[in-house]
Amino acid sequence: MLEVIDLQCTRGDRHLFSGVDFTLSEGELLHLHGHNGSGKTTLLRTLCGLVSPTQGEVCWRGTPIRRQRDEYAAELLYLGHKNGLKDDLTGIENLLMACRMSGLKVAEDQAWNVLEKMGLRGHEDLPARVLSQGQQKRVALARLLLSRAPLWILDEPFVGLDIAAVALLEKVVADHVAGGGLAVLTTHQEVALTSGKVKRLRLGWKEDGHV
Ligand SMILES: Nc1ncnc2c1ncn2[C@@H]1O[C@H](COP(=O)(O)OP(=O)(O)OP(=O)(O)O)[C@@H](O)[C@H]1O
Repeated sequence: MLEVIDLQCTRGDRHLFSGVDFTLSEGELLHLHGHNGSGKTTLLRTLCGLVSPTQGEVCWRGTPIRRQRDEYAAELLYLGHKNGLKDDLTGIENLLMACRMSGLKVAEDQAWNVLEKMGLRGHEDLPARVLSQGQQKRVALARLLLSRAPLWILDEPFVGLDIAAVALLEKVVADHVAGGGLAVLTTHQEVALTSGKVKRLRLGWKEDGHV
């Protein structure tokens, strides 16, 4: 279970949010939304342990994440909105490198299959810099199809995707949650699941609370 207790964050001299509390259990998805600049990315990065909160705690399986960095990192998949691709590496190289860096052993043919499922057949061997924005996003998202991490934290995963890729990603996330996974994501579109529970958290609207 992911538990967030009385979280407060400031960046520079800007107060972004405070009093953020929620829990997320197996089979649940948290849809985080709010206006531009409300602090969604900052909150996601705080949940990953990449930003330190000014107050409060993030706990994973009952222990603060600051006390179990490596164990937590092994159970987490974070995809930021910048995709994290190396421009000079090909799609397949990027995917294999990302998997290896997260400690996931993936056979090369498995990686090729996954890129094909992501609609990238014939583009696997091109450097990321010549791929379109949507294709780069697809390469980054291909990691989800190989991941065994129970907790997914996804920053604007639908941005730049066409209708077919949105549908595919919705299914991948829904399958993850249906299988007992947890997901936290930001998106400006509605999130529907066929099974599992969707919780919503809006930042930047004090009048209806944070959860
Ligand atoms: N390192 C930093 N130093 C100072 N200010 C920062 C830093 N990182 C973020 N901010 C500021 O914090 C605010 C929230 O940024 P954040 O990226 O978390 O918002 P967001 O809700 O994800 O926005 P968007 O919907 O536009 O992606 C912004 O005003 C941003 O300029």
